[in-house]
Amino acid sequence: MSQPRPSQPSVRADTSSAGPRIADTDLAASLTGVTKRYGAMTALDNIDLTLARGEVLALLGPNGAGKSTAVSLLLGLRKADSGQVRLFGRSPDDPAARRMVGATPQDTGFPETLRVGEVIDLVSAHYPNPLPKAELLDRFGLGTLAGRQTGGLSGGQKRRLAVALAFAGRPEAVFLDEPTTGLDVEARRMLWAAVDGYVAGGGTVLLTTHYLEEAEALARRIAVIDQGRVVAEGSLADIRGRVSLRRVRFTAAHLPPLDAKALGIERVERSGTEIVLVTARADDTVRALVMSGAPFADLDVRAATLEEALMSIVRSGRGESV
Ligand SMILES: Nc1ncnc2c1ncn2[C@@H]1O[C@H](COP(=O)(O)OP(=O)(O)OP(=O)(O)O)[C@@H](O)[C@H]1O
Repeated sequence: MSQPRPSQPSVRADTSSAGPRIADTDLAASLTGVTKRYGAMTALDNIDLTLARGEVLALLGPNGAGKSTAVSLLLGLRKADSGQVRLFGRSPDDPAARRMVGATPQDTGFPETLRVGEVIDLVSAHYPNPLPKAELLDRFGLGTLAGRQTGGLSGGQKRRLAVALAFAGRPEAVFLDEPTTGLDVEARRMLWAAVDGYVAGGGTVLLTTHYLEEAEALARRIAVIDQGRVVAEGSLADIRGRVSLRRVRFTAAHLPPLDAKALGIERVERSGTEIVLVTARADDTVRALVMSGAPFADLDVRAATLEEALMSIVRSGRGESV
């Protein structure tokens, strides 16, 4: 796929705050102090979020956190109640800014009688320099479906078409809202490869997903959103490092009696003789295990999974015990 020019985000010192910040001209999109309400429900609560050119940012968080609302504001589909929304330095209402972005919404509906190739023609006609249809079909594994009416496609096939269309106009950035929901493993991996190729060519990606494996495969940076606020932000390693949870794994015929509460043990996973203790106090847990005198083997202590880290971050952000 021919791509937009790679651009290196330049970071310059900002004397007004503690750390460096990315120059505004290097931002693909930003929300600054944005609040969005639906009636009495506050979907975004004074949120700040930036997407630098050339980066892949994943928005993660539980259902109803505000991820899709953030994307829809950036696409100009909804209006913020307060704060500033910018797309390539302009208002998302500006068609010139919107033309720089390709998007796949969560819900997709195509005219049922149109063929896949015709839908691609329709969308491509909107852009001055679209990708050749054959290339788009090939990238997203849609070649054999080009002549099929969209009404007869499976859910996963429709999803692949919806994602492909985001790339039709050679966008500077794509916003993918849960792009692989309902896709099988092979289709998901094909889509990841297509996104990787786009990023390698300098493309920018904003992604929402509930598949943490997808965030791990694609994203360079993660923003965890809960209840309309960013509760954690950083690289995958940063996010994992935010929590002290560890996975203490060993094999034993029986789990020795341990004081779970005192040892910060959040969860016990068992599979045959393999036991995993997910704990906030790994050293104390290992010590207690040894002191118990019970036989065990194959001890292994690892960092928490991304999922465990996220759950822990969300719970502590809500003031719940971790
Ligand atoms: N059109 C709407 N009218 C009223 N409330 C809405 C509307 N759209 C979203 N909401 C509410 O705003 C909050 C944020 O929703 P949003 O869809 O942005 O969350 P999300 O993080 O994308 O969730 P999910 O992971 O389930 O897709 C939720 O409480 C949701 O019920």
